[in-house]
Parts: sequence; structure tokens; C-alpha cells
Amino acid sequence: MPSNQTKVSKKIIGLTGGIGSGKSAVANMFAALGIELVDADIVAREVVAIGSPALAAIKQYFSEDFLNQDGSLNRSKLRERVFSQADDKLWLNNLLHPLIRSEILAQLHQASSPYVLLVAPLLFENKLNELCDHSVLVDVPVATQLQRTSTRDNCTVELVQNIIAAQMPRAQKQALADDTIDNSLALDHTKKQVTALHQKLLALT
Ligand SMILES: CC(C)(COP(=O)(O)OP(=O)(O)OC[C@H]1O[C@@H](n2cnc3c(N)ncnc32)[C@H](O)[C@@H]1O)[C@@H](O)C(=O)NCCC(=O)NCCS
Ligand SMILES: Nc1ncnc2c1ncn2[C@@H]1O[C@H](COP(=O)(O)OP(=O)(O)OP(=O)(O)O)[C@@H](O)[C@H]1O
Repeated sequence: MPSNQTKVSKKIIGLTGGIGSGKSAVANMFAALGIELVDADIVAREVVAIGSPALAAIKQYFSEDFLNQDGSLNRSKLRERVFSQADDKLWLNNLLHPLIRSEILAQLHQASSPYVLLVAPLLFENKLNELCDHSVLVDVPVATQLQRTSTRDNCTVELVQNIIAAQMPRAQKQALADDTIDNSLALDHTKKQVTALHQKLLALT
């Protein structure tokens, strides 16, 4: 079996949470503790890099209007489109998700810290949790997701609502996760939870 299809032997901890829940903020705290990260959002950018077959397929399906002048993907234009047109989102997901999964596996194989964190907004939706030994949810109320994301991305609350509607509901993720980090308060409150969870995860390895 090719190495990118085999289960990874080191402990994989899945870190998930809806858009704007604070996955990147929490992941950076684990990185500061020496834990290596594989980030599905970064992988999703790598698989559509200039010159990639996936970018050529997107250009053919959506038209060259969805590329920037330098030939890179116009992400905000594609985001507006796929989160208002369900069939186009399905097409994009079908193209990208197998590529993202395969690249995630390749990167997980290369990690060497005591455990590795797989940061993925769609961990449960795309069954990436099956690659993991343990899952952690970064949890905030939906109102906080809406407020933080629309401020960060300077986009409308309606667009963020559409993206949230395309993700698994909060209660379902709470039920599936092995551990939860509450990121609704100040970051120092979050940091204390990360420090305690890191000790627990080290004990699992
Ligand atoms: C539509 C795209 C081009 C918009 O790019 P943009 O730079 O604006 O957003 P970015 O990639 O940083 O994603 C931001 C957040 O949107 C949410 N999101 C992204 N894609 C999806 C999706 N297909 N379904 C539900 N939520 C999604 C996630 O919470 C993610 O963290 C991009 O999100 C994309 O290529 N999505 C398809 C790939 C995918 O599913 N990525 C998620 C990682 S598995
Ligand atoms: N505890 C907090 N208090 C205040 N602001 C926060 C907190 N945690 C994160 N933020 C801010 O909220 C926004 C969303 O956080 P972050 O980018 O880490 O979320 P994310 O889950 O990685 O988002 P995405 O799913 O879009 O990739 C950012 O602007 C971040 O600086």
C-alpha cells in the first residue's frame, strides 16, 4: 500500500472547531509547546497552488474569472460562490477533499513531535477523525463565531452564516469530541486549558 494511504503510527490528535472558533489561535499555543501541526486549511491552499491540476480543473469549471491576474486562485470570489451555490460547493469538495486527505497523510507521516496535531475545520464532516487517536473541539457560541469571523475577514455576517450552515452543528461536534477547549473568553483562559490538555495528551503517548 502506498505510504500516504497507511495509518500513521505516532499519536495523532485532531483539533477541530467551526469557522472562527479559534483553531489557529489554539494550534499556535500547542506549537509553542513544541507540538508539530498539520493544518488542513494550509493543505487546502497547497493543493490549488499555481500549476496544480486542481487549479486547472477549477479554472475549467468556474471560468478564468476565478483566478487573480497572477494566475493564483481568487479565494474570496470562490468563497462567495460556493457558499451561496450548494451544487458548486459539492463539486469543489469532491475535487479537493480526496487531495487534501492524501496530502494530510503524507505530512502526518513526516511529523516527529511526541504527538502531532491535525488541525481541520471539517475533521468530523470528512471523517478525518478516523486518522486520529483523540479529538479536541475548540468551542465558542455561534454568535461569537459570527462576530469574530466577520471582523477578521471583513465580510458580511450572512456569508459567515452560510459557511456555518455548511458545517456540522455545534451540539453534534460537542457530542463527538473527546475533549473540549472553551475559547469564548480571553486568550489567557484558553491558554490555561491548552497547558493542562497538553499534559494529558503527553500521558496518552
Ligand atoms: C472556498 C475557499 C477557496 C475560500 O477560501 P478562503 O481563503 O476564503 O477560506 P479558507 O480556506 O481559509 O477557509 C476558512 C474557513 O472556511 C471554512 N470552510 C472552508 N471550506 C469549507 C467547506 N468546503 N465546507 C465548510 N466549511 C469550509 C472552514 O471553517 C475554514 O477554516 C476555500 O475555503 C476552499 O478551497 N475550500 C474547499 C476546501 C476545504 O474544504 N477546506 C477545508 C479544509 S478540509
Ligand atoms: N479567545 C479569543 N478572544 C478574542 N479573540 C479571539 C480569541 N480567539 C481567537 N480570536 C480571534 O478570532 C478570530 C478567529 O480565530 P482563528 O483565526 O484562530 O479561528 P479559526 O478557527 O482558525 O478560523 P477558520 O476556521 O476561519 O480558519 C481571529 O481574528 C482571532 O484573532
